[in-house]
Amino acid sequence: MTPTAHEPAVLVLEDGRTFRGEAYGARGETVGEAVFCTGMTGYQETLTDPSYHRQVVVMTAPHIGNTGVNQADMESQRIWVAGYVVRDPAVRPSNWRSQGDLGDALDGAGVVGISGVDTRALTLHLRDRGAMRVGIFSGEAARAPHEELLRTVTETPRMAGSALAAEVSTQEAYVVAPPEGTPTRFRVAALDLGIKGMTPALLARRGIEVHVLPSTTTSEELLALEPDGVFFSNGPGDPATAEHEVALLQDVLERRIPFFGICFGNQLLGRALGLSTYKLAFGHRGINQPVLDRTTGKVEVTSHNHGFAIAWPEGIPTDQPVDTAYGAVRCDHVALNDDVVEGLSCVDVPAFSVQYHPEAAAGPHDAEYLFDRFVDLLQTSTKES
Ligand SMILES: NC(=O)CC[C@H](N)C(=O)O
Repeated sequence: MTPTAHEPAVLVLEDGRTFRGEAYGARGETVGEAVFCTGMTGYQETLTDPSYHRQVVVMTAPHIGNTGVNQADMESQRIWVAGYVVRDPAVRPSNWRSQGDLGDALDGAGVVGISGVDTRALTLHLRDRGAMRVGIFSGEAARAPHEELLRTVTETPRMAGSALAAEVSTQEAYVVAPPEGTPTRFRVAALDLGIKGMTPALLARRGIEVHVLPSTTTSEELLALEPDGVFFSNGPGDPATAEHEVALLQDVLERRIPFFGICFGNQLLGRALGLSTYKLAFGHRGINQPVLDRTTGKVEVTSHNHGFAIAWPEGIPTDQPVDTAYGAVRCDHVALNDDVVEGLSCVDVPAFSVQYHPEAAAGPHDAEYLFDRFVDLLQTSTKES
C-alpha cells in the first residue's frame, strides 16, 4: 500500500504521558486498556484473538506487518483489538502466504492505530506503572486540546470489573467435527467465552466432536447434550464478574464431568473452587513465557495473554495443595518469571486447566500435550462410569 504521507496521531495514557506518531490503520479515535505484547511473530493471531477485546495492544517487536495478512491465520472472524501501536510498519508485505496489507486490514476493520512510536519507552512505562487506560487520536480527533483527549481516556471504563465474554461469544451454537478419517470418540461442550479457532480444531483432531456454545448457555442446555467432557475457553474481561459461568462450572464439577479450561477458563475453575483472582500489574502477553509443569518437571516455552491470575491462598506455598469444596487442588503449572499460578489440577474431581495457551496458533507448541491430557481424562472417566 502507499502510506498516506505523515498524518499525525497522538497516544495519550491516563497518567498524562503522551507519545506522538503517525496515523496507522483507520483514522479517528479509540480508547482501551494499554497492554504490551512481546511476540516477535504471530501479529495476526494476536489481532484476531477475542481476548484482546477493549485492549490497545503495543507490539514490542519493532517491525510489524512484514508478512501481510491472510485468511488462514485468522483466529476468529475479525480483528478484536481496540487499537494498535507499532514502531515501524512494513511499507509492503512480502510473503508467499500474504493476501493483503496489515495497515489496510486495520483500516478496513475500523481499528485506529499509531506508528512511529518509541514502543520500548512505552513498554517500560507500562511495566513500571502497570497497565492503564489509553487513547489513540488521529485525523480530526487529534486536533482537540490535550485536556480533552485526557478526559476521553479517563472516562473509559477500567478493565477490572468489566464483564466482556458475552460481547465476543457466538450467538448460535455450532459443531466442529473431527476431520475426515478421524473417528469420533467423545462429545465435548465448549463454552465460547472468546474462543480462538485453533482450540476446537485441536480438540477435533483428537476425535472430539466439539459443540461450541454461547457464554449464556444454561446448565440444562449444556447437560442436555450429554457431553463426555466440558471445556471453557479463553476470553476478555475480569474473571471476577463471571458469575453465570462460575455457577455453570460448579454444576459440571458436582456431576464429575471431565473439565478442561484455558486462560479465562482456568480463572473460572479457580473461582468455581472458591479461589479468588486478582489483576496483575502489567500481565503476560507474548509467546516466549517459561512455565514449569510440576507433574513432569519439564519447562515449556508458552504463549500467554492474561492480565488477571488466580491468587493462591495467603501463607500456602504454590507447591502445596489447597482444600476446596470440591476436594484438593494443586498448582501444577507455575510461571518461572514471576511465580504466577499458571495451571490447576483437581485431585478429587476430573478437572484441570491452564492459564496459558496450548492451542498457540503462532506457536510455540510445547504445551500441545495438554489436549492429550484432556483426552486421557475423558477416556479414564468414560471407563469409570
Ligand atoms: N486470554 C484470556 O483468556 C484472558 C483472560 C482474562 N481476560 C485476563 O486478562 O486475564
